[in-house]
Amino acid sequence: MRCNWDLERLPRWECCCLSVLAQRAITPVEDEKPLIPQVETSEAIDQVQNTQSRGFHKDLNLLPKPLSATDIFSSPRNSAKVRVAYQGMPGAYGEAAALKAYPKCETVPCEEFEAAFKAVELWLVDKAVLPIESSVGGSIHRNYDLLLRHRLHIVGEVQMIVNHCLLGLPGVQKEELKRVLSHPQALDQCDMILTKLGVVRVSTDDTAGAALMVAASGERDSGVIASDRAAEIYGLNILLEKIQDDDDNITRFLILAREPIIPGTDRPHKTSIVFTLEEGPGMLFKALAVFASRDINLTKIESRPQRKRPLRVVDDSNKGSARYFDYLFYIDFEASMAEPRAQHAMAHLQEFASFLRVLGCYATDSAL
Ligand SMILES: O=C(O)C(=O)Cc1ccccc1
Repeated sequence: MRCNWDLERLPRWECCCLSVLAQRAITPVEDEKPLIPQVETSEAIDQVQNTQSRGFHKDLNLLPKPLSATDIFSSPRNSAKVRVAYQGMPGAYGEAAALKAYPKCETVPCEEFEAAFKAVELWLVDKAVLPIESSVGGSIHRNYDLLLRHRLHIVGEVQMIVNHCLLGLPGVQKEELKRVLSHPQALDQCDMILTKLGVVRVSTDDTAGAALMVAASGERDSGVIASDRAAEIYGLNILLEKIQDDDDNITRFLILAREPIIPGTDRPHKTSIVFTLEEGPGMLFKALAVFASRDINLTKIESRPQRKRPLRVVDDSNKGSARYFDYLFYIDFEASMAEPRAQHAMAHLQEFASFLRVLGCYATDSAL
């Protein structure tokens, strides 16, 4: 029996209205050349520059400009390369994940995750990469919500060992640092070294963006946690390497596309689904049993409150009604949708799930 992939019974959730989106002068990072300090930067950076010594070591203007959800797009497609959007500036870990999945791809930086999703939806790029969980910090909840709000398909996963470096301007010693800038996840993952250094932690949108800020400001008492590639791009020195608390610091990224891939059985596959359950005793137990009874291993289960219908009245007797949150359950299981056991499991789950969507079926990746 073939399983119907369009399993939803709930109305589509409204997507945010995309009025505007743009791509500005996107240049592959590989083409960058170091250059003479002659830079026009954003207002904020200009202000810092006026009060600080100039600290440019590379021409930051040559970097691709991130897509923003509030820009207008107009750019012809002139490349046969796969174009992959990621959140952050060149040198961010999302870019490394894109290059692991598609080594010859053209990477396209985006200001926000939302912009990366919209870039795929509007055919500005072919794919987007999205961090979904880390071995240290757990699930990235906002990105689970984005997966549901948008109609993209998961076509791959990338597991990456993230080795954080402490960066500073050339000539700066780590003892001189008063503050360290980075993405909140990177700051959390390097808690021990930051505590030891006694520095103030400053959150930024992404790790490479932090490197750009310090390079642009020339602030000698500011350090950055970012990749070695960010150090190279922004002309910063690596003061310390592998500074994460946990050696096995793995982040899992998802690759998203407009169309699903045709699942194979030639190599190990995973399938990601999201569903809601009717109220009743043991419903989650029943849902999990559809996998257990077919010997299908689960690799992830995550629950998120359903924001459009957060409360449910389960008892409207005179005594007052009990109210509970409605939950969405996200599950990843180790089977391909090309396998009958996975199709049967979905058909079975559909019998008592009030909503079920297959987010994607894709080849399993390892961090090595
Ligand atoms: O900021 C980045 O570079 C990201 O891609 C997000 C992130 C931050 C820390 C670990 C993994 C991913």
